[in-house]
Amino acid sequence: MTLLDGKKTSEAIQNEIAAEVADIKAKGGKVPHLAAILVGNDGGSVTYVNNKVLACERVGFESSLFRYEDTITEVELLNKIGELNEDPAIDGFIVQLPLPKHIDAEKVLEAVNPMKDVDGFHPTNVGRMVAGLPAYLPATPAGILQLLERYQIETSGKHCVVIGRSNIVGSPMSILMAKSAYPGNCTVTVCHSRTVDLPSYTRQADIVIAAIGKPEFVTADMVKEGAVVIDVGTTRVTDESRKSGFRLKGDVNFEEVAPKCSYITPVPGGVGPLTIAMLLKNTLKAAKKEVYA
Ligand SMILES: Nc1nc2c(c(=O)[nH]1)N[C@@H](CN(C=O)c1ccc(C(=O)N[C@@H](CCC(=O)O)C(=O)O)cc1)CN2
Ligand SMILES: [Mg+2]
Repeated sequence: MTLLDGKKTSEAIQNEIAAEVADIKAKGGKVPHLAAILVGNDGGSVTYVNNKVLACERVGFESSLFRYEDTITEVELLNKIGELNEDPAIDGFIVQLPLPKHIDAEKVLEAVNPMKDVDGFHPTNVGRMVAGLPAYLPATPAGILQLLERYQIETSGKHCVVIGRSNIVGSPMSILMAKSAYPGNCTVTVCHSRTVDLPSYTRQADIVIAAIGKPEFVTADMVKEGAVVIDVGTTRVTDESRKSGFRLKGDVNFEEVAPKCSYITPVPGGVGPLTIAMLLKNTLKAAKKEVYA
């Protein structure tokens, strides 16, 4: 069993980005600038956004963080997005999810200029991804592709079972794994909360991608011997013995599943860190106008 080290892979990608930024600076070019909008005080969201800002510093990007109380109105948020869309200093920006219930997230994501949509959540980028046109790919699925590629994992002709159909991970992941490219060319099955006898599908899978947000959902009896298992879950569960008061649990019961796998991602230190690296990569692409001229 080989552990897919997301932390190490993320660091390698960030080093590559840092080298490009140094080059841009040396040539007097514009330093990439990422902005993030964070609404409210959700513990996970605060951590992720802070980590995004720190990662920007690490690679030499400029960053701006705009924080709002969860009482912000939809109109106020849309106005801020309009401002960032128009600001030539900002190459790309994100709105951290989830948003409070009183705000229509779809409306908010659609307000982002697709050329600055480095999360790849705007319908224009989703459509372009599906059509195989240049697009910003959502960071978590793109990070998983990087892991498969950098560990040279064979995907062609394999049966990939994606558990979960969210717009952020499950749905784009299933599309990308079926694409006629490496890593891809899989036969893909998407399982979700309405799937009847879900284990009967995962047991047939060469590659399992678990993205449902249910701690330890995937157990040993659900996985074929030699499978590749990618765990996207990062649920915070209470743990009084820790200073933070919680610990992270993936969607996979790592202890019992790992011995059956050829490759597996840990939680933490698997897919999560790649999400941040790929956001930086999209921001670099935005600054270099690689996706949209
Ligand atoms: N606007 C967005 N919102 C959300 C996204 C996103 O890509 N764009 N994805 C998730 C959250 N997310 C990034 O925003 C994210 C999740 C997890 C990690 C991560 O590095 N996890 C670490 C553990 C970190 C910890 O201590 O909590 C790991 O798995 O090792 C990074 C980013 C939903 N919202
Ligand atoms: Mg993510």
